[in-house]
Amino acid sequence: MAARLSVNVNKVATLRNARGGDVPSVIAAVRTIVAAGAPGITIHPRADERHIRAVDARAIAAELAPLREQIEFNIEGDPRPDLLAMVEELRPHQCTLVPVRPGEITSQAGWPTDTSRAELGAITSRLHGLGVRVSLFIEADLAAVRWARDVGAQRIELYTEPYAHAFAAGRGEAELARFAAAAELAHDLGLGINAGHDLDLDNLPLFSRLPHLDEVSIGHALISHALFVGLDRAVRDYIAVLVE
Ligand SMILES: CC(=O)[C@@H](O)[C@H](O)COP(=O)(O)O
Ligand SMILES: NCC(=O)COP(=O)(O)O
Repeated sequence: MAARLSVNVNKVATLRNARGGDVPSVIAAVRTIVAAGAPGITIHPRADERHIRAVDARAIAAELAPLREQIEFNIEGDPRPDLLAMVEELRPHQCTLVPVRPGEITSQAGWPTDTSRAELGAITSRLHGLGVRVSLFIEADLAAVRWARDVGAQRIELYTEPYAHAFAAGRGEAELARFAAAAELAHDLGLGINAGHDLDLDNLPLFSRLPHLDEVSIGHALISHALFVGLDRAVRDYIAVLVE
């Protein structure tokens, strides 16, 4: 079964915030993305609200509520109090817990495996108890997969910047094999498998061959592509790769 596409709309909010008004509208973008056939929407609201704001998260949740059986909502972020409160209030299908380093331009690593299993496990258990699937953003290595299982996650999200970098350097097949080993272990341990960061139309065809891949979340490259071909076409271009 083809992996599901979850479109990250952070960068629509980045452009909107550049002028301080409501153009482009994040909700109009969500509507276009859903109408184009994407089965998921992702946001990563950061503490500094550089792009997605709490008001956006609420508006997206309200927009997707009538479509809950067809469209998945995924909220990504570090387990800071306001983000956990947002997840508790909005009850998305999935919360992807991501380590965030102060001042980072974007995500740059998965959870270190020396992160407290007890502390993150308690958060994971609470969110799962609310009916929210929890995914943990990790490196594609076996120790990280085992750590995610020990924490109690239902899914992992493989951090794919290393794959994107390797692909650009002509080493995509070798790197995909490393990711595939992590995916096979995760599958054997009963974990679902998501992936994201720096995936694009060039490197996604090869990556989509990853075994047991449930979902890819893609934002920066897709929204950038949309600047040239339009958002509807951009979404359809990415879906076409996943169903090949
Ligand atoms: C976890 C991940 O890779 C994305 O959610 C990324 O962090 C997007 O954040 P920015 O849109 O702020 O780069
Ligand atoms: N989890 C990855 C994501 O949501 C989007 O990452 P990117 O495609 O903007 O790099």
